[in-house]
Amino acid sequence: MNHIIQTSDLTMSFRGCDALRGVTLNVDEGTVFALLGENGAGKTTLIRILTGFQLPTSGTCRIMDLNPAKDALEIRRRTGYVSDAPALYDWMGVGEIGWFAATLYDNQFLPRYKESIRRYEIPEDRKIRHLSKGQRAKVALSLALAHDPDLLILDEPTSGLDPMVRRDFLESMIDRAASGRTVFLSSHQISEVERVADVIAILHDGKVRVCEPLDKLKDSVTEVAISLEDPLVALPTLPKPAEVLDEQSYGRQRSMVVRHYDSEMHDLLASRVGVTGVSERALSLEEIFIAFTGRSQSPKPVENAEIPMAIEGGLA
Ligand SMILES: Nc1ncnc2c1ncn2[C@@H]1O[C@H](COP(=O)(O)OP(=O)(O)OP(=O)(O)O)[C@@H](O)[C@H]1O
Repeated sequence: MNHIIQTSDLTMSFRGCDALRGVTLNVDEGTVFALLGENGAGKTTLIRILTGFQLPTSGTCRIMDLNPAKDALEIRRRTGYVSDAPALYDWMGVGEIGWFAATLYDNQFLPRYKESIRRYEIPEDRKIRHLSKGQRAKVALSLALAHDPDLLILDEPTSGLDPMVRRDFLESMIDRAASGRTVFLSSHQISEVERVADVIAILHDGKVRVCEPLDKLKDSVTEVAISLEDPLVALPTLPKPAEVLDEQSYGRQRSMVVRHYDSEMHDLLASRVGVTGVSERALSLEEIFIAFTGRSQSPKPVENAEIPMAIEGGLA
């Protein structure tokens, strides 16, 4: 499969802030690729570099075999891009802005744009400045899609849209990918992304923490609940390739989120003296995201707060 987006070791340093710290990603053609990350993780910075609005501090990237640092206009002509705060000419009318944008593309642009606006029930004569937030988002999406680009890059595309429109829009992205086109989107709506994405990348603190097909990612992460006779029972270190992403202790209960867990590890834990039960559970994408980004440290009821975690060798 061709990589429509390739980045290698991209870094972006702003004054006093390393927004990206070596991002290497490949995005295959014909996929819905979702970039997840908490606030400030670097998603918009990465998207701005991909679309040529920002030069990286170091590293390389290619979009459709073009270099955003040199071929930004050509990339923007061939991609559809919606930023997290779409800049639209406020003084224009909804119809006018479509007519204006159409001068840059082929003659299919205007009919497609008008059809999309009609479907979204936005009056063509309404001024952009009088649109609601959701209506602005719909105009921005209509403009980005009207030239039927091979690559759509969307930064928080559904913020401002109501749930029905969000769902329809995201489901239409599955059809785009099925027809060989590529959708690269960043989103905080993890449960929605879970319904449509083929590949998930989790960006954390300027680095790609994981990048895998959704089904593979979900299969590779397990929550393991361990019951103990005594809170101080020391558990064995799980052998490689296990990676403990998160660990919690509630008295005689331990809970671990483990990547690449297998039945031998289950047996290892279950055979430990003092372990009375081991059970496993698959996680939702949202739970996996929380485990990878270390966001599960919020206070939870702990029977005996001063009891130390007792896993030999600490975290894997
Ligand atoms: N022009 C800039 N100057 C200085 N710092 C910046 C600049 N642009 C971004 N940053 C910083 O880079 C980091 C990443 O920002 P970015 O907007 O890429 O995050 P994000 O993942 O898109 O976050 P959010 O989900 O909140 O939109 C943040 O700490 C931000 O403050």
